Amino acid sequence: MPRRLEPGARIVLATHNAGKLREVAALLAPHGVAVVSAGELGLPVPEETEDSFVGNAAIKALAAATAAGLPALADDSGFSVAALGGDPGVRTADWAEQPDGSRDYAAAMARVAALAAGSADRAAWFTCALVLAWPDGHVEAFEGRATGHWVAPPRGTRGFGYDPMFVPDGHAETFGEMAPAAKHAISHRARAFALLAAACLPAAG
Ligand SMILES: O=c1nc[nH]c2c1ncn2[C@H]1C[C@H](O)[C@@H](COP(=O)(O)OP(=O)(O)OP(=O)(O)O)O1
Ligand SMILES: [Mg+2]
Repeated sequence: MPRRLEPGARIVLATHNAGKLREVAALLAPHGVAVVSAGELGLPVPEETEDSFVGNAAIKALAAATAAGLPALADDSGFSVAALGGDPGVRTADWAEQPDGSRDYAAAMARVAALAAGSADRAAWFTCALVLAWPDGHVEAFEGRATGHWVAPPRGTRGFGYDPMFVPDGHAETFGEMAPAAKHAISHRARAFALLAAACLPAAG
């Protein structure tokens, strides 16, 4: 039996990414769970040393739950390109990192496109692992995927990260062009969240 949050529970959203925070908070809103962010609590950014999305999400969720004394929800996610054998995958954020620690997503998307341009196979996908951890070390893990293809140059200014270079199956717009509600209907994050909600969250009000 999975462990479920009580109605009205307060949890930490263990991410320092503003785009994810916005999306996960929107998904959580109907469930009557109060959220506080890792940034608001001044929690440190743990090192993501695992080679799987679930493994890295568990590192982040457990670190936050232990530090805050509250259940914590972490997201580890990434962009994969078939022609690159699934890269950048769990290293997606690292590919955008600049020497000064900031992120340059235009440069990262250009690098992915340049490396993959020689292949006729344009298949790509996003993966999202969501891990809910409790201060006693209990964890529940869920994973979702959105499949599609990559485009260059990037299109659209909505969303975040690699959204402007990804067109989901059955759509013509990139995640960077579509309305937030349209991304939520099909995204890797929304799919992982639906599994999390069914197992661990109070019913939506
Ligand atoms: O829906 C998405 N649309 C576009 N890009 C996305 C998406 N979801 C993840 N991504 C990218 C952002 C980041 O480059 C990497 C995740 O890296 P990841 O370590 O999980 O997150 P992060 O370091 O930005 O924040 P944090 O670890 O504090 O949660 O994949
Ligand atoms: Mg990270």
